[in-house]
Amino acid sequence: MSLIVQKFGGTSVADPEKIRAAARRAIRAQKQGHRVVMVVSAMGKQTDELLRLASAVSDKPPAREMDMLLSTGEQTSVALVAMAIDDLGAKAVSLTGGQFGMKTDNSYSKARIRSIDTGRIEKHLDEGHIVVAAGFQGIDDDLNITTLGRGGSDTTAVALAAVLGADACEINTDVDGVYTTDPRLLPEARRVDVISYDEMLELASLGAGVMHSRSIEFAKKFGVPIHVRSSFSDRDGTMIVAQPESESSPVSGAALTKDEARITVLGVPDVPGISQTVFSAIAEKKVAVDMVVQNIGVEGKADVSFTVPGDELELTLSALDSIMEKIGATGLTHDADVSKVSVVGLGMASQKSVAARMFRALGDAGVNIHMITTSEIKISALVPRDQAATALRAVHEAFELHERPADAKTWAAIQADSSREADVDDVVARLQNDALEALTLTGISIVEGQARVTLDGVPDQVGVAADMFEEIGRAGIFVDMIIQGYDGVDGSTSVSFTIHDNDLDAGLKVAKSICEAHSMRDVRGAAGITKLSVSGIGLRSHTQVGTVLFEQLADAKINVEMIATSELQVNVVIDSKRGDDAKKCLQAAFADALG
Ligand SMILES: Nc1ncnc2c1ncn2[C@@H]1O[C@H](COP(=O)(O)OP(=O)(O)O)[C@@H](O)[C@H]1O
Ligand SMILES: N[C@@H](CC(=O)OP(=O)(O)O)C(=O)O
Repeated sequence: MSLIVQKFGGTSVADPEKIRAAARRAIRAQKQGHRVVMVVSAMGKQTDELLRLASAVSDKPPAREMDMLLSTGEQTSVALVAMAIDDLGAKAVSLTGGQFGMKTDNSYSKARIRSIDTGRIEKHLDEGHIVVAAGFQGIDDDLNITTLGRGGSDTTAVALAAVLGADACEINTDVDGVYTTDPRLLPEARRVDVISYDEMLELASLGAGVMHSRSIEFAKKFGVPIHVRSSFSDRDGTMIVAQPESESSPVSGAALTKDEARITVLGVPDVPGISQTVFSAIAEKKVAVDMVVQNIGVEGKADVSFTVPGDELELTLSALDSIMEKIGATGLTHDADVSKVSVVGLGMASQKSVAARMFRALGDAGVNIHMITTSEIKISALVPRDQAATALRAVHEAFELHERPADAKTWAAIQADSSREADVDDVVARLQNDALEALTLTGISIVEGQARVTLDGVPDQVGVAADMFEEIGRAGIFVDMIIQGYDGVDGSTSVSFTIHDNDLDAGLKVAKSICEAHSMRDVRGAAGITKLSVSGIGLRSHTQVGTVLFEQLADAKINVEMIATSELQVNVVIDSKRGDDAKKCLQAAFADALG
C-alpha cells in the first residue's frame, strides 16, 4: 500500500475552515488507498505571535525556553487537525516531534535532525490512522524540545518521507507550485512543471520562501521527489526532482533578498589568515555572511566586502569593532539600503555571456550594480534597495522567464525518459546513518590552467559591468568566476574574473581597452592560478565548511585570492604552486564528511 506525506504550511491551517479542508484532503487520500502522514505547521502567523510574546516578557529569552514556547504552535495545530479528521468520521492521531521519534542535536532554534524512529508512526498507520505529525520540532538526547529553524516543517516533511520510504511528499501551500520568481512580487512569473534540486536549493537560499532550503538538501541526499501544490485546488503543481525542466535555458528562476546590508573592511593586510579573523568574529555572533568579495591586494593591502541580513548589520559592526585594530585594517564603510537580485540555472554552467546578459538588463533598466558574485549555477548582484523591484523585473524579462522554454519537459515525460533505477542500497545505507542531516561532501577538486584579470577603479555607475562583459564575450573569451567589490578608493569598485590561461593575453588586451574607454585606474593579470572547489550538499547552511577551509589554508600559509560560495560548492582561487598542498590538507580535514 502506498504511503504519502502531506505537509500543510501555516497559511493552509490558518483558521478552522482551512483546518477542516486540510483534514478532508488527507481523508480523501486515505480513501484512495494511501497510508497518510500529515505534517502540520503552526496556524497562520502563530509562530510570529509567540516570538512577540516572548520578547514582551524578556529581552533575552533563554534559547531552551524559546523552543519550548515555539513548539506549542504546532502542538495546537496537530491536535485541531486530528479533531477535525475525527469529526469527519476518519481515524487520526496527533504526535509531537518527541512522540514520533524525531531526534535532533541540542542546538536550540536551529537543531539538526539526527534520526527518526518510524516504529510508532508505522504502528498507527497499520491501525488505520491518519498520523498528524507536528512539523518544525524534535527532542534532543536529554528529552529537551528543540526546533529546526524558521520554515522547518518542510524539512520535517521531507525527512519523514525519506525514512518512511514514502511514494510522494506533497507540500501543500498557498501557491499552486514553484514560480520563476515570487508571484507576489512579480505577477508575470510562470509556474514551472519541474525544477531540479540544485536550482531549488539555490533559489530557496536566495529568498524564494516557498521552500525551506534545508528540506531540499534532504530531498537531494535521499532522492525524495517533492510535489509543491496548492492546498486549495486539486491541480498538479511543481515537481522538485533531480532533473531540470529545460536543458537549454541558461536561467530557470530569479530571486530577491530585499533587506541586505553591505560592509567593506578597508586596507586589510593581504596575508593568509586575516579574512579568517574577520569572518570568525562575525560567525561568533551567528551572523550568516554572504557575497564575500576580497579584492586582489595592492601594495600588500586588500579590501574585503560582504553582505549580511539587514537586521544583523549593527551586530556585525559591533563584532568588527573589536578586531579592527588587531588585524590592522584602515577603515570600514557600510550601506544599509541594498538588495540582492540573483538568477539561477543549471544551464548557465555551459553557456557563454549569461552574466553579460544579466548586467545589460540591469544597466538598461537604469539599475546600478554595487557588487557581483557568481558561482556555477547562480549570479548575484547587489543593487540599491529602491531599485530592487525594477531589477527583479528586468532580469526576469531578459531571460524570458515568463515563457515556457521550447524544450521544457513535464514530470511525466522526464519519468518516461529515465529508467529511474534508484540505488536503493545506497539510500538505505545513508538512512541508517545516525546523523541524517550531517554534512555530505561529494568531492574536493582543483582546476589548473586558470588566469585572473583584475580591473581597478571601475566607476560605480550604471551599465559599466554590462559594457565590460559584453566586450569580453565578443572577444570569444569564456569567463568563469566574476567578483566585484569596493576597492576603497573614491567609492570605485574593483572587478576580477577568471579565464583559461590561454586566453590571458586576449583578456588583458580587452581589459586594457575597457580600462581606457571608462577611465579606470589599472588592469592587472595573473597566470598560473588554480580553482579549488569543495563540493557537497547545502554548503551554505553547513557554515563550518567555509570556516574549516579558510582555517586550513591559513595554517598552510596559502593565500586566497578570490572566493565564490554556493549551496553546491565553495570555490577559492589560489596560486597554482600550492594547488596540490591545498587539496591534500582539505582532504585530510574533511575526511569524515567525504565518507
Ligand atoms: N519562486 C517562488 N514560487 C512560489 N512561491 C514563492 C516563490 N518565492 C517566494 N514564494 C512565496 O512563498 C509563499 C509560500 O510560502 P509560505 O507563506 O511560507 O507558505 P506556508 O505557510 O505554506 O509554509 C507564496 O505565497 C509565495 O509568495
Ligand atoms: N511554524 C514554523 C515552521 C514552519 O515551517 O512554518 P510554515 O510551514 O508556515 O512556513 C515557522 O513559522 O517558522
